Amino acid sequence: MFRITRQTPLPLHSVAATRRMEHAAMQVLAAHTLMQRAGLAAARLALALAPHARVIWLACGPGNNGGDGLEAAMHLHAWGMRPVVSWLGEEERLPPDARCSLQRARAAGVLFTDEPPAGLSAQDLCVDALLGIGATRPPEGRMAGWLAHMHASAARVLALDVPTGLNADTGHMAQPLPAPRAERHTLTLLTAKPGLFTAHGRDACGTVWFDDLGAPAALPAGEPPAAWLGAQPAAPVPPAACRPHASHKGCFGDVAVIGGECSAARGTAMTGAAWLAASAALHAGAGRVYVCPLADAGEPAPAAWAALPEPELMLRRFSALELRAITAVCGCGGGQAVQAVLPAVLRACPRLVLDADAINALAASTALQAAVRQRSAEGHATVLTPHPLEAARLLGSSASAVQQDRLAAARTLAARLDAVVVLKGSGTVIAAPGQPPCINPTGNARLATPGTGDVLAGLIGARLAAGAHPWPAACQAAWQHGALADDWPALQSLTAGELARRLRP
Ligand SMILES: NC(=O)C1=CN([C@@H]2O[C@H](COP(=O)(O)OP(=O)(O)OC[C@H]3O[C@@H](n4cnc5c(N)ncnc54)[C@H](OP(=O)(O)O)[C@@H]3O)[C@@H](O)[C@H]2O)[C@@H](O)CC1
Ligand SMILES: Nc1ncnc2c1ncn2[C@@H]1O[C@H](COP(=O)(O)OP(=O)(O)O)[C@@H](O)[C@H]1O
Ligand SMILES: [K+]
Repeated sequence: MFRITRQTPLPLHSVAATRRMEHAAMQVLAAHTLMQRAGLAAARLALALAPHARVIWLACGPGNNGGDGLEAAMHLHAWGMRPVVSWLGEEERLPPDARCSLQRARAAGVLFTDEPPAGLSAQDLCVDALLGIGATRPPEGRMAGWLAHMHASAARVLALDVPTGLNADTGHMAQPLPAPRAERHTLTLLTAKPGLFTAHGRDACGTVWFDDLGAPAALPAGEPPAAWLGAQPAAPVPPAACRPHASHKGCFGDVAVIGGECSAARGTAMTGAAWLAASAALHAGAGRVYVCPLADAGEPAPAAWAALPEPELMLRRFSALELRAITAVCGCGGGQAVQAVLPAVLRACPRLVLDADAINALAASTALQAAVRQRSAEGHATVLTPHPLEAARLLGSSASAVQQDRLAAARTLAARLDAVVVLKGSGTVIAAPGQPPCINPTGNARLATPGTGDVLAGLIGARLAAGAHPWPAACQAAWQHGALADDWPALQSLTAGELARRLRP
């Protein structure tokens, strides 16, 4: 058993693949072995998490997830921890493994109660063994009541395999849990599942532990995992320290940020977005960084642009950019003006990040979408960085539909546009055609502040400009962006500008 950290790249397996692996393991192991191992692992973790618990309450459901809880209760009982079990099931409908565990727990003298214990305190522990990968609908009735009691208490919660109510494939939860009052932990069994790490998964799970139950995941040859947690090993981008002595600033890739619309007609200015992306590219090690502000059709850049907040950045009119030689980050604060420049950018830029209004413009034009696909045929690199609403516009759906299955949304877009797609949000999903997506393990809600997406786009631009392929560039950038936020001092506010300045090559 080990705790999954942001340093642990891990294959993630769907519920269907997990079932197949379970079946294969059961063919070679003695009956009931997997559940006994699951119960022992759960009991060990419970004891480690709450060694001084006065009460360990195990809420056990009607299937094998409940069986894991019953096995765990037996060990805790044997170790003198006096666990209390509430079991919710019908004996005649129990699967054989869970029935065997129910009989063993009763025979061992484990205490059963129909009422959840009152007065749970911070040193106590609740074990959620209600539903695992067999959940078919949201919890209701008594089960929902027990869950509410558990999460309203001051006690820590340990969920077995999957927090009850969470879709293990997608991370969607019809009734999201309330904000935690105490630590949450999840011990996932046999395989790690994608839904634990994206959408509602991260909030529902808390710290995730993994035990393969001595039956390491084995897929049929050639079958990939459903996703990866964390970037797979990829050719690293050489850091600045490795720069040859005989080099100059033109050797490290030029990035041009095209966006930051300032519209006199509409009285709006989004110049900050472009500035943030440019600042990110600069601090992430790009050789030269240009900012190309967009204004009302054909208008010269407004005077406000003359004083860029970072003097290392250089202004360029769009017509003065050498599109065939640069890495472009297009769309940050692009407004409507970006529509006019997109066809040329898509045609010419060898390395391109499309963000924000560039994505909105694509969503409104099948011709532009075809131009994105054409780029791949010409060997050009394209990364799109939609947030869920932008992804929904591209897919013709809604943000909530995207959030219900983030992996599917990212995969569909990557296949449709033949490009790398970074679907942002909690558990950012990075998808590329023909391979399993990656779920980024870093980041937190402190990033939910204006402009952090622009910073990510600029960072990816710098990585592409340094010669990285789009997939590792996107995975590494998402990881670094989120890790900075995770390590941010608790009492300092996180702003996008400061985030950009703390990036490193
Ligand atoms: N995979 C492995 O290798 C291993 C698996 N193990 C463990 O087994 C777990 C999978 O067990 P499982 O298949 O019995 O499913 P589980 O999650 O217990 O639920 C199914 C039951 O719940 C019911 N039910 C569903 N939704 C409901 C609702 N909302 N409200 C009320 N009831 C609801 C459903 O009934 P039905 O839908 O037919 O009404 C059925 O009776 C897995 O997560 C892991 O913990 C380990 O022991 C060892 C190795
Ligand atoms: N709750 C969250 N957890 C983790 N990351 C988040 C969260 N909220 C936002 N982020 C990250 O912050 C960035 C926000 O990007 P975006 O939505 O484009 O905002 P903006 O347009 O203001 O830059 C993305 O990288 C996203 O993944
Ligand atoms: K559970």
